Amino acid sequence: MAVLVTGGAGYIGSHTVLELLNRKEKVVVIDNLVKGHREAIKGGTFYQGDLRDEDFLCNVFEENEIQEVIHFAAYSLVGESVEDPIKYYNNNVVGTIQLLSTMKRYGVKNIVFSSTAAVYGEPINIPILEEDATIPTNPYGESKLAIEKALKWANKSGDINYIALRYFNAAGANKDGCIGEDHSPETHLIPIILEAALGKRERVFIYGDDYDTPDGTCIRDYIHVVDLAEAHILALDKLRREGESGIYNLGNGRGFSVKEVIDKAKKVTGINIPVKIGERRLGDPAVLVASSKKAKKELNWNPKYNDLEKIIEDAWNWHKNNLNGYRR
Ligand SMILES: NC(=O)c1ccc[n+]([C@@H]2O[C@H](COP(=O)([O-])OP(=O)(O)OC[C@H]3O[C@@H](n4cnc5c(N)ncnc54)[C@H](O)[C@@H]3O)[C@@H](O)[C@H]2O)c1
Ligand SMILES: O=c1ccn([C@@H]2O[C@H](COP(=O)(O)OP(=O)(O)O[C@H]3O[C@H](CO)[C@@H](O)[C@H](O)[C@H]3O)[C@@H](O)[C@H]2O)c(=O)[nH]1
Repeated sequence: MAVLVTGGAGYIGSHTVLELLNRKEKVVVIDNLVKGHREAIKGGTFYQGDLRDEDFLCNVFEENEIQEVIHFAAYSLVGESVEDPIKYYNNNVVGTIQLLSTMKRYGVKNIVFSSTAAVYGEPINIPILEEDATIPTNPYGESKLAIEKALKWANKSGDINYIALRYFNAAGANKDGCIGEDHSPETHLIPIILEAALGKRERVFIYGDDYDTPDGTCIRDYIHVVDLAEAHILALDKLRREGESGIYNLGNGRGFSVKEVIDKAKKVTGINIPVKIGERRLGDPAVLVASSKKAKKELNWNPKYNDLEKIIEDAWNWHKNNLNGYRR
């Protein structure tokens, strides 16, 4: 019996695959490698292909005894989703529905789904609770919310049991430095800051300093990728044990502004990183900070690496030792 990991060659997926392998789980990975890297998958059986390809997907389910699915494969960039919403609906909604249909066809019920803080939009309360309003400010968040709703109905009909994990901002890298974050082009704040520290970019553009926050820059809740990976294992355990569906926030409950993240990175690297204030980026909410009380209570999740400096240290370790990411 195997766990199918879609998007397992990607950033969070590859860290979760490693945790699964450490637990001696049998792992099957699907990835089209549009964003991911073959080198990031440290074991299991790999199939290169696209979720939207029905024949490909059926073949994977035919050749393996899939027991559960952890579903990461998606596009996930807020700004890009505003510029090209159809691309996002096509991959994130059509791709996931194709996956759910195939699961139903092969009688696979349990799925852990990568949702996002972007489903909330501009929050009314900080920290954000799972039952707070979900009014996304971008198509990316809408596409993930659409799937959460499909999962809710598929659960009511008895077809699917799911745990949707709404992660806040993933960052850091595996402690032993064997895998890390390598997106091309990179758009995420922490790797961009570290690339500037390494001289790979001239400066960091801060996307707006006129938000309604203490220093005017956006506030986010950064969570270590290994803690995220651990939450997937716990979610899988819960689905196996109880088969009960649910939605959980995953964050540290502490927000840092863009300027604060840059200051922390300067401290960790010892390098003076040049910055420039730029325009706001489309679709960005001002503040996203999680309450993860529910995940702590019901999944027994206990994030270990919740200090932002330590998160940046692990990312820095990966970036300075892998100047070209996975491309050697
Ligand atoms: N990175 C974050 O901070 C963050 C926060 C919240 C939610 N998420 C969600 O977590 C998941 C993983 O994010 P990530 O940062 O690891 O992204 P990533 O781009 O590194 O990984 C996604 C992987 O999925 C693959 N993929 C995409 N579409 C596919 C398709 N149709 N068929 C097969 N493979 C496909 C890509 O090649 C890539 O390897 C995404 O669903 C994302 O929306 C990420
Ligand atoms: O060069 C940059 C890059 C980012 N930012 C800002 O830094 C913050 C964080 O941005 P980024 O690292 O791109 O992450 P988010 O846009 O917050 O989105 C991430 O976090 C979301 C959950 O909060 C996930 O859903 C998304 O998939 C994931 O990309 C935002 O305020 C950006 O405006 C800059 O100022 N300059």
